[in-house]
Amino acid sequence: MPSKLIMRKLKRKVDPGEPRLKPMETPHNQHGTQKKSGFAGSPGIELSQSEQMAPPKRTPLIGMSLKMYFTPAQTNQYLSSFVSISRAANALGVTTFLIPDFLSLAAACTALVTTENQRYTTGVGAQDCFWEDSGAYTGEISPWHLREIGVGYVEIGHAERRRIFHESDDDVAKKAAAAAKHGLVPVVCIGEVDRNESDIDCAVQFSVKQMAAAVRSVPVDSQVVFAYEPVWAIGQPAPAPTAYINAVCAGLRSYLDSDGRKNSARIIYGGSAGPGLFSELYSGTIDGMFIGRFGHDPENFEIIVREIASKKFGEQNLGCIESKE
Ligand SMILES: O=C(CO)COP(=O)(O)O
Repeated sequence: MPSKLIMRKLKRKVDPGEPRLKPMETPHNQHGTQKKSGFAGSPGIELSQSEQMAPPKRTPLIGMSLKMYFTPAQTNQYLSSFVSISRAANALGVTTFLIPDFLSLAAACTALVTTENQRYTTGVGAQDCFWEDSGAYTGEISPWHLREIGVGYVEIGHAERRRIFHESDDDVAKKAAAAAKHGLVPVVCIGEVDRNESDIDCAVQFSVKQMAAAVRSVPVDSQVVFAYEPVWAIGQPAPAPTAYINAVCAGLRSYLDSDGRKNSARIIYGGSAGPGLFSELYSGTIDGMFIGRFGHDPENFEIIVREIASKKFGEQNLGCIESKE
């Protein structure tokens, strides 16, 4: 059902001391590749240094994965709400991306990426990709081909793929490298399998090991997103406890910072995330959220966007949101 909420006041007041958000930022123009004529990421041609440049700041980010829940027709319906919510999010300085099923990628790119001359910073992501550009790989999806249709993000190594399809850290590293090579932002899923809330170090070590495999293959100034999703918190009625998420993400952030990725790598939390969670998280280390089931209702997604903007920029800068009849 389309959201009833729209943003009326599009201009957020920005403190002069606050880093300026770029309303036109997209995964493509963040890499500077949008300007290239024809197709930039041909197989075997690495993007130049300037194309790989990271954005100056880690802009707040919210992603939504539809997994295999919606039919293409349902996704189409969802898209109409997502477009208007994403515009409102962008006006608040929050970047959004939607990861539909593969069958809906082209429609999602048409609706979200090519609209309004890229005025909005909504990206479309794929749920996976292969590490080769093209060839005899039946059933696989090329990152090069994804790029050609306008996809900007690729989710890699989700817990369900690691568990059901036995994807290894090595596979994840190869896929992340292939995605980055084509100017796609890898969204690498990490997180410990077992629940043991008293052992933060164990969760950090487990996740850092998964991160380390991926970052080895992604240039230090290329954008990469890590979705911290404790496996035991996925598909549950409630997320992991906030103190636990804050503590683990502090460890992950410190690893990324020490690896020279202070600005290029973002951390978002996923795993039964919904309204009310981000306000409780430490926004200094956690850049946003990765939403599953609790975003199936677009109004929930919009509420989370607002929470992220409020936490990151302060309630006074939100402008007003009101009901649309
Ligand atoms: O796995 C997730 C997102 O990738 C989280 O899914 P849920 O929010 O439905 O648990």
